[in-house]
Amino acid sequence: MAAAADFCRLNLVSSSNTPNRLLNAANFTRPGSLGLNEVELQFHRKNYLSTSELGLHQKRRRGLRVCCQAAGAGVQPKTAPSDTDLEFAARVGKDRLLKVPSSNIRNFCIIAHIDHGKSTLADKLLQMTGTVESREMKAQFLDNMDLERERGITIKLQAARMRFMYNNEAYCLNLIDTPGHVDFSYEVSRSLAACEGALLVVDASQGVEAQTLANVYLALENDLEIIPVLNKIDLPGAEPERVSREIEEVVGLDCSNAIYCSAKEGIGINEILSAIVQKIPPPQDTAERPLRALIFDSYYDAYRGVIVYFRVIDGTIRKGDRIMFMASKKDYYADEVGVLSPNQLQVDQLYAGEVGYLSASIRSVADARVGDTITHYSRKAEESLSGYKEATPMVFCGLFPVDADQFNELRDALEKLQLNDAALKVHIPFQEEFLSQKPQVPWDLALDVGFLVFFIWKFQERLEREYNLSLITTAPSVVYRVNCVNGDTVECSNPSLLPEPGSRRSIEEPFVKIEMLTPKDYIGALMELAQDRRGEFKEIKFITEIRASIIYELPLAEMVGDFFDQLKSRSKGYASMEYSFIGLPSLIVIWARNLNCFLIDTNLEYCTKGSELTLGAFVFSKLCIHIVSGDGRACIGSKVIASEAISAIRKDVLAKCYGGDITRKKKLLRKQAEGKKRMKAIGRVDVPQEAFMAVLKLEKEVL
Ligand SMILES: Nc1nc2c(ncn2[C@@H]2O[C@H](COP(=O)(O)OP(=O)(O)OP(=O)(O)O)[C@@H](O)[C@H]2O)c(=O)[nH]1
Repeated sequence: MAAAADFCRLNLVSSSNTPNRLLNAANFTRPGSLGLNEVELQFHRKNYLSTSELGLHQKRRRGLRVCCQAAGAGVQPKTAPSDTDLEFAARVGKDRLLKVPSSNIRNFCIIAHIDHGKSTLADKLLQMTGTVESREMKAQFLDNMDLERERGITIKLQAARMRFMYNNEAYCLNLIDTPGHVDFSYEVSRSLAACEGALLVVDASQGVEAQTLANVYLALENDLEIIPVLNKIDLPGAEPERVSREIEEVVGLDCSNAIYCSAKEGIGINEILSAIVQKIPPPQDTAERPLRALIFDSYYDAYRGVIVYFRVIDGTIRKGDRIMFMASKKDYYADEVGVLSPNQLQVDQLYAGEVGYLSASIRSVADARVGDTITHYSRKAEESLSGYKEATPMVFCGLFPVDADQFNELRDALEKLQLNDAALKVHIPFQEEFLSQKPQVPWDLALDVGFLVFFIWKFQERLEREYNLSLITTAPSVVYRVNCVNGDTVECSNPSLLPEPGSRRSIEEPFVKIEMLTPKDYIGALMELAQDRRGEFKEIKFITEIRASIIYELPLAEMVGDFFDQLKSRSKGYASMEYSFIGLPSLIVIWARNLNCFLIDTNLEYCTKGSELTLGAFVFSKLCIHIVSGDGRACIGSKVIASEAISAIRKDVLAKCYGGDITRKKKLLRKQAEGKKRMKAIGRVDVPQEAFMAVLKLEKEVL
């Protein structure tokens, strides 16, 4: 049992002078929501409670005082709650809620492969603990961006605090949701570092996937207690026993006590909550030490500035404290400190082990990046928490409004997005920068003005959706590093910015290590794919009799195009992959000359030595297939190697098809027809979005 000091008195207040409704609610059909112990409940009906009694900034209200025990941090919202938000009505009167004992806190996250049911399970946990009422529940509460809900993938992680009664004791369970997509492994690693345990969710009808493995290894590195959960047991094809064995074999995790669950049907949820309390260790009580809090997420709020989500590792943080971010060295006064339940609730103070948020009128997320450590300005921690990594966006693309009139709107939208995402760098405007540096570059381009945007995760759709913009992006490309003879290093995102051939010693390009998990039938196809993309074979091992793991190292540039799509299509959707950035191996690429493709493109740069001409012509022909009208030319350096005026009526897409088989011709014609439908008219040239992606899809047969 928790000590008596952990209990306190709560005042539940009706905002609409209808104590009866409150009384009904106070019957606690969902006691878990406040972490209340029904046994201890006493009702004191009282028509009027004084302001001081309620600790409210309001006039007297009718209300109901409920004396009960609760474990939780103090809650002091400024405004009265609505009846539908009764958990907000938990007020702290004179008996301010005391600190949650750290022995009653559990911090955990859910790791899973994409689509294995992480968000559905998180929602069910929120529902079962009464944190969110079913009727308030939008499907997938934690994925709160529109786009996320629609596409069903989690882009940014969020957190939620739940109350769970176990053996008559109230526990505070902090769930930190992690993104499941292959592009967000850094965010996953930070959220893992904020936890003591993890639920490993595996789809019982599918089995272990590449990302499951990658995330489990990350969790083991962080010394997390892992609870295996086999989800979707309601599906007819579910084989939880087989998948349990697979987890044991592949991951080496004891699955004798694995929990079988169906997040959709609500089966096994209570077992999961109990296992969290039983198995995951509580955080250490280090509240006396200087403050160290780990930032695992942040976002920009137009009214309050950046809102930072963090886990207090050591010390305490309270409203009004002068805090400092150790990596960015910026200091602020904390205007507001609170917990996420999952809505933001202000509290006075957060202690070691707790998870919460703060706002401090921070203007840009760059000042409070994920992975940074928060400490006190006057009592600094000696060392920051380990694991901070500057998010270096290595992928970039050109971004243009389809309608030139939308340029200003696009600029505003990008500025806002940049405030929100430290890993997004925008060069504004695209043309000015390059024109000023290299006026001789043939930038009499098809597109008007646009932006060069560096990023690590996909954002185009978000811009289009949230800001109602119609955009065209160039094919994504990567940043190269050029080592010059004079010892300088130049970061280079554009062939036109390359130092002169005589002055460069070597060019480095970013590399990634990829692990593909596939049924054995597709091993050949996937190895061929990696090989075609300049992949260097590292290892193949059979993780079960029928599934293999293949490891390659390959240039990031080869990954950013359609690699993932190809992997899925060549394996009929069965393979999965995970990648990690392994840096810039030196001296691997020598660009004999530059291929500088017509149109706008900064990006079409091919490194294959000696094949520029073939590639130039090929890329050009590829673009022509997709471009419906306009003029174009392909250049190598400043030398034009091909130019073409493309008829507005119909491009002879078969011209480049020497002889060849009929299916290929049909495919080209079909593509042209589809392309026309989705074409966007830009400046003087009609360019469908696909044109930019298509040039990256180098089909061997055509070459
Ligand atoms: N039949 C069945 N379907 C489920 C269950 N859990 C989740 N699903 C479905 O599986 C799909 C993916 O679930 P999500 O919860 O979005 O998966 P996720 O792992 O969170 O995916 P990301 O957010 O993209 O990482 C959805 O269509 C769910 O409805 C389950 O227990 N049974």
